[in-house]
Amino acid sequence: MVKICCIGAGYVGGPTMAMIALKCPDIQVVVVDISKPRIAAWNSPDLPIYEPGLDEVVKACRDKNLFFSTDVEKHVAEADIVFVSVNTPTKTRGLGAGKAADLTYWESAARMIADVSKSDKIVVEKSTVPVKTAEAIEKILTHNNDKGINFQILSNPEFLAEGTAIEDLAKPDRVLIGGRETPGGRKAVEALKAVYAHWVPEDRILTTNLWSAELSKLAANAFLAQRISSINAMSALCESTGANVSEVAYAVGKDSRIGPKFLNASVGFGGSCFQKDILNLVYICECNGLPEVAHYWKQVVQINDYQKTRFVKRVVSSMFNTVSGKKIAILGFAFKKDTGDTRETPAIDVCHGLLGDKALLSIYDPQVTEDQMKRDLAMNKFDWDHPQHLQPQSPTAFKQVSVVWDAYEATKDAHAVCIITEWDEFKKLDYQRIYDNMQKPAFIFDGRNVLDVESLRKIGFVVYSIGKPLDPWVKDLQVSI
Ligand SMILES: NC(=O)c1ccc[n+]([C@@H]2O[C@H](COP(=O)([O-])OP(=O)(O)OC[C@H]3O[C@@H](n4cnc5c(N)ncnc54)[C@H](O)[C@@H]3O)[C@@H](O)[C@H]2O)c1
Ligand SMILES: O=c1ccn([C@@H]2O[C@H](COP(=O)(O)OP(=O)(O)O[C@H]3O[C@H](CO)[C@@H](O)[C@H](O)[C@H]3O)[C@@H](O)[C@H]2O)c(=O)[nH]1
Repeated sequence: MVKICCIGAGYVGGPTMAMIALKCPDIQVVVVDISKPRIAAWNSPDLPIYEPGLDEVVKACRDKNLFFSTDVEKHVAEADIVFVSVNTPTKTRGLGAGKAADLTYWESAARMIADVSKSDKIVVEKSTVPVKTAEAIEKILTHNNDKGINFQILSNPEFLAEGTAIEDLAKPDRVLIGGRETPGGRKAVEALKAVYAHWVPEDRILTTNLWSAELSKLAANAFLAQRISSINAMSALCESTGANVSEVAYAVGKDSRIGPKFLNASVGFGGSCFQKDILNLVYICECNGLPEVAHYWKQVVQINDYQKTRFVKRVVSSMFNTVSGKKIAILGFAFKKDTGDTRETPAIDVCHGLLGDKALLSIYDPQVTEDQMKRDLAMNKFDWDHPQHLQPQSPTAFKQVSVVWDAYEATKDAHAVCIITEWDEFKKLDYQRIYDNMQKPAFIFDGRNVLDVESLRKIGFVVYSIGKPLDPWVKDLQVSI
């Protein structure tokens, strides 16, 4: 029986390994992590992450051919294939701070693999890493290896999106495997290909050299985020000209060379990957003496920051240029629907902006806990993935924030409602009831374009929807944005 061990039981390691175990009953899969609470949760009925369909997959194979353990070294030593799926956050200090990837976790995993290995291993980069990381990892593995062990490094980046992880893993657009162009490298590529071939059609398993695989992951995220920043940039122009961004996106996306996906204007993209990976790409370009290329990609992040700021300014300027002491309901805190993940969620920046203007926030999200929200609001940028840098919570800011477990409670007596996450349940709320219980004029700022603007205006709301023709009220009060 082939033995796989995955280091890192997070959003990628957990679901990815569960899918391998489900589709490959002849393979034993052990997911290991240094975090005891995380492993305990994977072994409990309440999994540590919310992902539609994940429970069923885990329950079908847990304790059969899928195991979760904190005994990291034992399982790494026994494995034939070791996936490394640890976090690779943005550096907060030192050279490249605010841009470069922090490879501390990766390097310590690589050193541990070298220390405990007694047999040949294929080591697979599952984490998103800077191009050329495999070269550094190879050096760490070989220079710490006096036992004559043969390590083959492969790059096998993951393309799943949160909220649809199980679907993405079951039917991937492609699986990408990069390896050394040597007999040993090719053999390792074939071994990993054989794992995926249990369920992925052969023409969807792409093999490339190591550097192409590593760079393709950063490139794919940069292209995806670029589409969102492009449509968000257009949304600002739509608001100034009377065009409707949904109509523009539809018309543009009908061109088969462009395609309709990923053209939803929003308050901004969030999530643990896009910003981190683009900043990393920018840093790599700078290090390779390509400032123009770096500048080009940096704009994708800058437009995203602009979009979040623009949203806050729209809220404040519409509400007579002051939100001080006004209750504002924040509906949704997760970075997208169908996940409880809040990493880099635009909700953090929007809340900070409104709190800075002394608003009183009442936040509701169906999947995010109060503790998580308060931790997020207390943190410095980029610190979320560096537990050692977490700041103590600021009690002043929290006097302005309450977290509730119901959208109606959040909106009661509020002056305004901001939709920050596109949860389906927000489309089905009784907006007449919400309006009746709000202060007047009652404002709605739809940061996800999920609500029917006309019916809300009929009820009496003043409505702002990203990139849509402005409510005359909002237009009249407009200050420079
Ligand atoms: N989240 C996504 O949707 C997604 C998708 C594709 C790729 N990625 C990439 O995959 C990687 C992992 O992302 P994630 O979201 O799963 O991160 P995560 O923070 O959820 O999980 C990483 C886990 O690694 C563990 N870990 C760190 N160092 C360790 C060590 N030395 N030994 C054992 N365990 C260790 C941590 O405790 C943590 O549980 C990142 O590089 C990310 O960019 C993420
Ligand atoms: O048209 C769109 C599409 C997405 N978003 C936002 O963009 C962010 C990211 O969404 P999405 O890409 O669906 O989720 P992620 O889980 O961040 O997945 C991205 O990042 C992963 C980590 O690298 C990759 O594996 C995936 O392929 C890539 O889609 C979210 O805030 C979305 O709300 C928009 O604003 N408009």
